[in-house]
Amino acid sequence: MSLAIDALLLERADGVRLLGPLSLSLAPGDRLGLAGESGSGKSLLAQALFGVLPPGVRQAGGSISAFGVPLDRPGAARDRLRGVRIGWVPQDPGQALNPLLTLAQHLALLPELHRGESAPAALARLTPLLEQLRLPADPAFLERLPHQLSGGQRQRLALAMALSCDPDLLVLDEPTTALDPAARKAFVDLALDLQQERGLGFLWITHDLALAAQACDHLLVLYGGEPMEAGPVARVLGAPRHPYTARLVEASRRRPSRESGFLPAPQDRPAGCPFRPRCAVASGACAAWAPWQGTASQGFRCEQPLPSADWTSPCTPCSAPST
Ligand SMILES: Nc1ncnc2c1ncn2[C@@H]1O[C@H](COP(=O)(O)OP(=O)(O)OP(=O)(O)O)[C@@H](O)[C@H]1O
Repeated sequence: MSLAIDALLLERADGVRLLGPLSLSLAPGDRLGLAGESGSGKSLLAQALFGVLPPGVRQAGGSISAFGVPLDRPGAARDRLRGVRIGWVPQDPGQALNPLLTLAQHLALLPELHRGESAPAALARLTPLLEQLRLPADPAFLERLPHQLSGGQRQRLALAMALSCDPDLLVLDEPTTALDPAARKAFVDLALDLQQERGLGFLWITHDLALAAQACDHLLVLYGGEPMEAGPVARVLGAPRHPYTARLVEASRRRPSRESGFLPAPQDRPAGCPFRPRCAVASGACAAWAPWQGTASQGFRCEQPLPSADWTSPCTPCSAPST
């Protein structure tokens, strides 16, 4: 398996659990979505994958590897993979762009570092990609600084950088949050075209179920850092087994619910299922976390699962992708 995350556990420095144990795998061609509301641990997972956890967060267990190379330990082999065989499109392109470097310098950065390519050679090789991404490849445009681009152009530049060394896998961390609906749609369509053309595997982090339904084949739902449910996106959204997934689907359709409240802070999460205080069907048994049923890519974890239902009907989260 190209990317393998096995029982990954992330904690704060004071021992409070933030994510996991979480297992997943990703191969070229796979289109996996990771959904969950704010604070569920999506960005921490992306940061762990690239070995850039923020201060105050540590890996307390498990392992992450890609193409047989550990990604959770520093080393030359890891450095040869990151940005090369695995690209990262961050939520905020400001994280990836240096305000003092021109577009040309940004685009040539990884090819120069990892492929030993000269800047002109890299730019010549990347010109068709820029055209596909609707970024002008003329010298005047390439001499611009990031602040001289629109938000959509900055995000497409971040995608071009992530693809600049022809990766096999891509991690997209809510890449369209800051874009208007038209730019969002254009970005998603482009990313899907490129995925298909290049046979890329991607992990698309989103809180937008409509986008997940459009872009992904499989979906993993996180809540409070815990995997709740996983499986083919049509099954997970069309016939959820975990009440939290069902609530996410209802919320995406803007439907009212008996459930209220917010994800508690990590130190305030209850024992057992973290969704228990908000769950309409929780019972005393939910104070003990049910074992995960199924495989890492297809299963759920719940003491009071919703009945299994026919999921061949199309799932219909709200129609306009927003992330
Ligand atoms: N540096 C840090 N120190 C301590 N806790 C942190 C740190 N960074 C993140 N956390 C906590 O880890 C949890 C998961 O955060 P994360 O940013 O991964 O959430 P997310 O699902 O990506 O949210 P969003 O959708 O808002 O980006 C949150 O409770 C957050 O407060």
